[in-house]
Amino acid sequence: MSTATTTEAFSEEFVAFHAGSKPSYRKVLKGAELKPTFNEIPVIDFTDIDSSSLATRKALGKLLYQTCSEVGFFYAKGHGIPQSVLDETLSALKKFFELDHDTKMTAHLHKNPAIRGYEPMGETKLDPKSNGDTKEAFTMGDDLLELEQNYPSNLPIPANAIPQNIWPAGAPWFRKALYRYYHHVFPFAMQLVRLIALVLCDDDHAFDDMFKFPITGMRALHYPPRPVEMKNYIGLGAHADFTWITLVLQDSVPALQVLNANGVWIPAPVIPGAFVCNVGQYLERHTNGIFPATVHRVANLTGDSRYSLAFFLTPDPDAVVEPLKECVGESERKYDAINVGDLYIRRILAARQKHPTAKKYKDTPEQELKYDILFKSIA
Ligand SMILES: O=C(O)CCC(=O)C(=O)O
Ligand SMILES: [Fe+2]
Repeated sequence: MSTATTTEAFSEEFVAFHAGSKPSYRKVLKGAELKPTFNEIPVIDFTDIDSSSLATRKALGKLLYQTCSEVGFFYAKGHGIPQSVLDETLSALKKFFELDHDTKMTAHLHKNPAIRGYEPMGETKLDPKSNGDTKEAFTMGDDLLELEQNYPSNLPIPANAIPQNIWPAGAPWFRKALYRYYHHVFPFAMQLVRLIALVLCDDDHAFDDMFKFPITGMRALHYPPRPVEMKNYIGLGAHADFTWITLVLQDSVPALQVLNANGVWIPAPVIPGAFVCNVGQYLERHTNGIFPATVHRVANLTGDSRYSLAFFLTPDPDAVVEPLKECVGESERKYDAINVGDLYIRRILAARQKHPTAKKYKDTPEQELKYDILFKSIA
């Protein structure tokens, strides 16, 4: 039997990806079926994102609208975050993943009700045709109990609040490094929210009410080189993000690929200092599909380890996302209004079926799953 190369394994008639609780498929188009679509990811310079000139902000918003609607992906440069912060954050990731297995396992995701923490190699499988995702990851996110988060004093503290993050034992430097980056990337992501609000609703503050203490997730990722003997290798299977917007910091090793409308994988090479950003499924719904949550995957075909750090931003769990009237216009309204937290919980439990929280609620009908499950102890 021959050994399938990555190209053989994935150059088939249909591309499988995850964009909901079950896999979806997209046909790879040929000949007369081919559509006009993108072949590269545009770069936007955000130096003027907070300009006092409305005309300048609107011009930038127009560029952003164009790439979000045509590609669903863009590179962000001129974000103002010092290169030293980016470099030191990536060094901390590398140092974390080089820790011994037992230390990393002190923060195993299965110990945490909110499905955060360390996830060893091969625990997820986004592409049903693959052997599982060849990556290890560490996730943290919004947690009103952690002082670093500066939980707004005007917001209520839920009675049932329990820690949402879990940290590895004996590695305080890791928490410090991740929070340092968090405090840079989060404000920039909120600047993007306001620019998108401006371009969609003509009001920078149109979405402020949905982002009072939003769902955030920061996922550190390590993709070792493809094991030579492995068939159907993938680093992270094809998927659309269940976020509003995602910002990814890549190290110097390229591995990210983005699916265009013809079913062709377009590489997202590394642009030093720039984030790769993409529209998630909440923003897709919010814009009535004008901004697509473009499918992407990661395959490390180099001989080096690859590290990346994704920052996921999703509105407040109690917010409602429905297609904006400005986006629907005279056309068909494609999505129902959804409660952010309810959709989130359905997606995350479906993606982590072996997690104790997912097991505990496996027989609960989907419509009864509520976001506050993540605040309940799994003990
Ligand atoms: O590692 C990357 O470049 C992308 C990661 C990603 O797509 C994700 O975590 O959703
Ligand atoms: Fe993603």
